[in-house]
Amino acid sequence: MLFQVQMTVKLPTDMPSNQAAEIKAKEKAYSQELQHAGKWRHLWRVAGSYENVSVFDVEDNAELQEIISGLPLFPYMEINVKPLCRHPSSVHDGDA
Ligand SMILES: O=C(O)CC1=CCC(=O)O1
Repeated sequence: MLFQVQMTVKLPTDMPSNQAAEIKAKEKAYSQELQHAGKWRHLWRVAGSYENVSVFDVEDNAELQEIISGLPLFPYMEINVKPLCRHPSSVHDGDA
C-alpha cells in the first residue's frame, strides 16, 4: 500500500542546538535504513520550508503507523497522511 506523507518539522525554538543535531542525525539514519529497505520510496524537501513530502510502501496502516511513530522527530512534527492508488492515466506500472 502506498501512502503520501507530508511532514512539517517544528522544533522548539529553545531546544539546544546539540540536542537538535542529535535528533536530526537519528532521523537521517532511521529514514535511510527504511529507504534502503524499500519502505520509504520517496523523500522530497518542500522548497522553502522545513517540510518534506514522502511516499511510503508498506503492508498496511498498522505498519505505516509503526514507522511514523518511530521517527525520532515524531514529537516535533505535524504529519498528514494520504492513501494513494494508481491513476488510470499513468503510463507507469502500479509499482509507483
Ligand atoms: O528534514 C525533514 O524533513 C525530516 C526528515 C525526515 C527524514 C529525514 O531524514 O529528515
